[in-house]
Amino acid sequence: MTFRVLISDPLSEDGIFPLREAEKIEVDMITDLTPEQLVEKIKDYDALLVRSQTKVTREIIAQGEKLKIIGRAGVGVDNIDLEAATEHGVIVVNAPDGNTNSAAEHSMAMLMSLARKIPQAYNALMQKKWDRKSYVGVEVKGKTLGVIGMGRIGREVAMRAKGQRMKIIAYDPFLTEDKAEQLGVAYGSVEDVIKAADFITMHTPLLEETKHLIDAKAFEKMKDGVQIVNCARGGIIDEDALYDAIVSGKVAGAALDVFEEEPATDHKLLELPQVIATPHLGASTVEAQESVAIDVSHDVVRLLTGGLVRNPVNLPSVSKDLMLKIEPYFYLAEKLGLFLTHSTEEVIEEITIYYAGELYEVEVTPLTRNTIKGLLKRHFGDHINDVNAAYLAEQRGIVINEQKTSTTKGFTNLITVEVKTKSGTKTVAGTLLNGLGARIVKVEEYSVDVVPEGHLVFIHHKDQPGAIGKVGSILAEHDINIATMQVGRAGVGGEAIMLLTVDKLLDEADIKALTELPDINKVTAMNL
Ligand SMILES: NC(=O)C1=CN([C@@H]2O[C@H](COP(=O)(O)OP(=O)(O)OC[C@H]3O[C@@H](n4cnc5c(N)ncnc54)[C@H](O)[C@@H]3O)[C@@H](O)[C@H]2O)C=CC1
Ligand SMILES: O=C(O)C(=O)COP(=O)(O)O
Repeated sequence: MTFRVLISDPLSEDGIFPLREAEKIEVDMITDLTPEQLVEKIKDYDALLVRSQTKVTREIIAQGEKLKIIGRAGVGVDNIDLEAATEHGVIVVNAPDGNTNSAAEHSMAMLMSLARKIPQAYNALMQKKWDRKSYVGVEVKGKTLGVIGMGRIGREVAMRAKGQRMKIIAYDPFLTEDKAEQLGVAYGSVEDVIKAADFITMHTPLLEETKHLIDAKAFEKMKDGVQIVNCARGGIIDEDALYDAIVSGKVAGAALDVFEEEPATDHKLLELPQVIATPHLGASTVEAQESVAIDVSHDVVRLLTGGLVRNPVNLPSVSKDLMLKIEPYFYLAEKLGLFLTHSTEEVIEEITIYYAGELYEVEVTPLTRNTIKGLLKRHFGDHINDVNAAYLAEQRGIVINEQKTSTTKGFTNLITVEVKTKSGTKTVAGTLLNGLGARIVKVEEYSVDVVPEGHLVFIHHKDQPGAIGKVGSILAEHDINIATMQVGRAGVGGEAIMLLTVDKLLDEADIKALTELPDINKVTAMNL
């Protein structure tokens, strides 16, 4: 099977070598598609790679019948409908580190250009004007730089500005006073920052909560003559409010790399002489482009070849250490879910997963996702995956509980899955045996030892002499070979179960023949 990757924004050819070199991956770089053409084209592709230009809308995602992954060769994912991607089980990855340096350098270049009016002076000179009076700037040394957003880029900018002997005051919801002290910056609220700063630089993502974070009210609180740098996202600053603040003289200048609507060639802010601008060039260096393209290409190759991605956006990332601890359990968790979904006809209302033994200490959310995936797979088929499992369960009103327990029942690790339906609960438990792999060790109240793989037949019957023999005979008559058989009973002559692994999946006629036997209450055939 060959996977097809569509690259719809210009990506560094040197950076996409992991895709070009991968076997069974075909790459098309087509960078002039209209949104309508992309909606049409996406049907044929397994992966889509973009920068900030392509707007990956719900419609595009919905039309991507084969689409498995969207790679953002950069940081900001505000051009991708993440909700739609999650609903459709499409994983979104980005390249969070590759352009940090370039974006920070660009922000500094803009700050210095703003302070010294370099672009305006250059323009005048290009018009053959030797004007030295109009372009008197200010020093940044000793001035206060307000940094809003102290993530990767914000911190790099703060460090560089300290090199310019600026004082830094910063705000970030994750910045603690201790951390600020370590970084040698003052710490304050957004209000503290904007009140104290001579220059303000924005480094947050564009989110609901950061949209128009800097609005007319914020401008009012700033020092007269403040200068603003925005190399993050256009929508973070209310552009109308910025325009008014510049015209009123409150803001002395602004350096903008980003705009609410891009491309922004006709923008009213560009008519103001106090505004300098670049067309979203923060990440446009040879180094950054190569680096982000390499990172997303590797993740796309990893995903398409069955591996785990490094930089998921719509899935919590898992550290290498944690992955080493929990990855062996992924298979078991999914099979336990799958087992229960086959043996539960009623609508599942609640799922509780108990983790015990070695699993007591570790973060188990990825295992819970795998269990849910198993539980819903029968109804959603391949449409369900790590990305949308929890979402789809939630959408169907299924309550998910995760519990740690010290009760291991003698096993070094134990996962017990319990589902609640209208008429009661059903459970299955499994363990990972050292060197022997996954085992189902308990079904309902019965202890068993079954490899959760292949064709299984789960029979509820009455504990009577001959019941097991009759089942064997019927299966033999139907040409079904039994590989293993486990039996369990509540008490002599009472409720009992048989769990068989057989060489082929039972069809309706096989099940009917078994069900017609005396003392057989229920027969469930499953393929795990
Ligand atoms: N102009 C360009 O070409 C580029 C622009 N960017 C933009 O820069 C943004 C930041 O990039 P990174 O530093 O790599 O991301 P990051 O995720 O490392 O940092 C973002 C920081 O913003 C903080 N934040 C979130 N909400 C906030 C709020 N309400 N107030 C203050 N801080 C808040 C976060 O806690 C985080 O520390 C990206 O999301 C992207 O939009 C990134 C690269 C290039
Ligand atoms: O990485 C980001 O968030 C950027 O804004 C860079 O955008 P670009 O890939 O240059 O279109």
